[in-house]
Amino acid sequence: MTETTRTDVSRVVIVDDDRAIRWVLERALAQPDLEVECIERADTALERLLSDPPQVLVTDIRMPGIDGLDLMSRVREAHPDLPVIVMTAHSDLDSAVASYQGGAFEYLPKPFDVDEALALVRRAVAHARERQRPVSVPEGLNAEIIGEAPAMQEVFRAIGRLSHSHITVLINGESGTGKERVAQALHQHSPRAGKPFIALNMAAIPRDLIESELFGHEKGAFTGAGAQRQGRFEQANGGTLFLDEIGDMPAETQTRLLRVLADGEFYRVGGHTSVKVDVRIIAATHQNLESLVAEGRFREDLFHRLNVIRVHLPRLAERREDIPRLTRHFLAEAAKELATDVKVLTQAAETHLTKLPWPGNVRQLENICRWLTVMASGREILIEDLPPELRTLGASPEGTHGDWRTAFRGWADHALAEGHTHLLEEAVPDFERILIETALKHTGGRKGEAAELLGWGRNTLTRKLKTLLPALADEA
Ligand SMILES: Nc1ncnc2c1ncn2[C@@H]1O[C@H](COP(=O)(O)OP(=O)(O)OP(=O)(O)O)[C@@H](O)[C@H]1O
Repeated sequence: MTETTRTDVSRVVIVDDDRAIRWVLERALAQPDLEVECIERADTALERLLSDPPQVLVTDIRMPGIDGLDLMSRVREAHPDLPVIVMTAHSDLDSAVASYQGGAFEYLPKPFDVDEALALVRRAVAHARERQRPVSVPEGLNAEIIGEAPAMQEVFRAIGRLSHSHITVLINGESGTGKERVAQALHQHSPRAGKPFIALNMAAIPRDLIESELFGHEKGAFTGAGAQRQGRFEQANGGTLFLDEIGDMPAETQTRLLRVLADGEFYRVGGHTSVKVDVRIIAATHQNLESLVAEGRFREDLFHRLNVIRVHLPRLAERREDIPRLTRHFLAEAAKELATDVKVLTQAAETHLTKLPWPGNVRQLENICRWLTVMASGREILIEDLPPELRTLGASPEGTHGDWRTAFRGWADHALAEGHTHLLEEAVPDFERILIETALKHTGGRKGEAAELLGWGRNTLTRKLKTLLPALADEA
C-alpha cells in the first residue's frame, strides 16, 4: 500500500467487536495525518497485521475467538516495535499489567473520552520506535486493587508504566486509602517481585527505635541490644522497602536515610563496617510534604530524592462509583475469614453506602463489612442492619452520643416506678451486650482484639458471648 509508506500519514488499525466503539474511534481519529482501518474480528485482523503492519494497533481485550492480548503477542512476535494500545471495559489491574508485560504501549480504559484516545494514539505514533524490553510475566496477583474510578485508573496506569523500573515512588493519600496495597502492587509488578517487600511505619514505632529498626544494630550498641540484629534495609536487600508515614521520620533519621540513598551503604547502630544494600524505596504519607519542607520539618534534599514519581490515592468519597464493588469484595473476604455465608446488600443499602462521607476511607468500609458479616441477622443487608452511626446520611458521631448516664438514670427511675425488682439482672446484660457489640464492630468481628478493647480475657468474652449473644459464640 502506498499510503503506509508515506511518512506524513500513519496508519492505525482498530480491532474491536463492538461496532459502537469502532464508530467512535474512527470518528475521533479522523485526522489528516492518520489513516484509520477498523476490523471487527481479531482472527481476521491477525492476518492483515502480520502481512501489513500499521504504525499503531488499538485493540480490545475481550473478543470472541482469539482475544486482544493473544492478538497482541502474536503480532508482536513478528513486529516487536509495533506500539499497541489496549482497551478494556474490565478495567482492573490484572489486565492493565498483563498488557504491559506483553509489551503494550498504553492502556485505555473504557469508557474513554475521545480526546484522550486521540492523544494516546498520537503519542504512540510519536514513540513508535520506542524500545521495548522483554520482561517475565509476574506471579499471580495477590494484591488485587479494585478501582474503576478515573483517579484509580491513573494509579493502575502508573503501576503498569513503572513495572519495568526500580524507580523511587512517593504515594500520597489519606489514611486507609490503600497506600500500602499500591506499594505492594508496585513491588509485585517490578523486576524485584521475587525479592522481599518490607514495610515500616514511621508513625508506629517509638522515635528512639527507628534507627535501629531501619539499620539494625550491633551487639551491645545500646542497653538491651543483646545480639546483633538486621535492620529493615538489610532485610529488604534486592527488594523493596516501603516507608509509610515518611513525614513522621525524625530529623536525624532523615539525614541518615538521605546518606544511604546517596551511597547505597550504611552502618548498623554501633557498627563500624559499612553494609552495602540494593533497595528500592517506596514512601507514603498522608501529609503534605511540601508544607513540611516549607516549615523546616522535612529535609528538602530528601524530599526531592523521594519525589521522583508521585502517585496520588483519592479519598474514598472521591471515588464513590467504586463503593459497590469494594463492598461486595470485602463482604466476600469477611465471609471467608469468618467461615460463614456471604452477605449481600439490598439495593437501598448499597445506594445508602455510596452516599456516606467515609472519613476512614477504604479501611473503614472494610471494617464495616466485617461488622455486617458478624452482626446482620439475615443474608440480605438492609439499611436498618447498618451500625447506627451510618444509618442516617451525614450524621455526626457526636450527635448520636448524648449523655447516656442521664438516659440510664431515667430508665432506672422509670423501671422502679413501674415496680421492677432485680434491676441489675435486667440492666447488666444489656450494658455488656452493647459494649461487646460495639467492640466487635471496631475490630471487624475479631474477638481477641475485642476482648482486649473491653479489658477482658478472651475466655471471659467467649463465655459472655454464649449467654448474651449466642449467635456469635460459635465462630472461632
Ligand atoms: N482499592 C482497593 N481494593 C481492595 N482493597 C483495598 C483497596 N484499597 C484498600 N484496600 C484494603 O483496605 C485496607 C487499607 O488499605 P491500606 O492499608 O493499603 O491503606 P493505607 O493508605 O496504607 O492506610 P494507612 O495510611 O492508615 O497505613 C487494607 O486492608 C487494604 O487491603
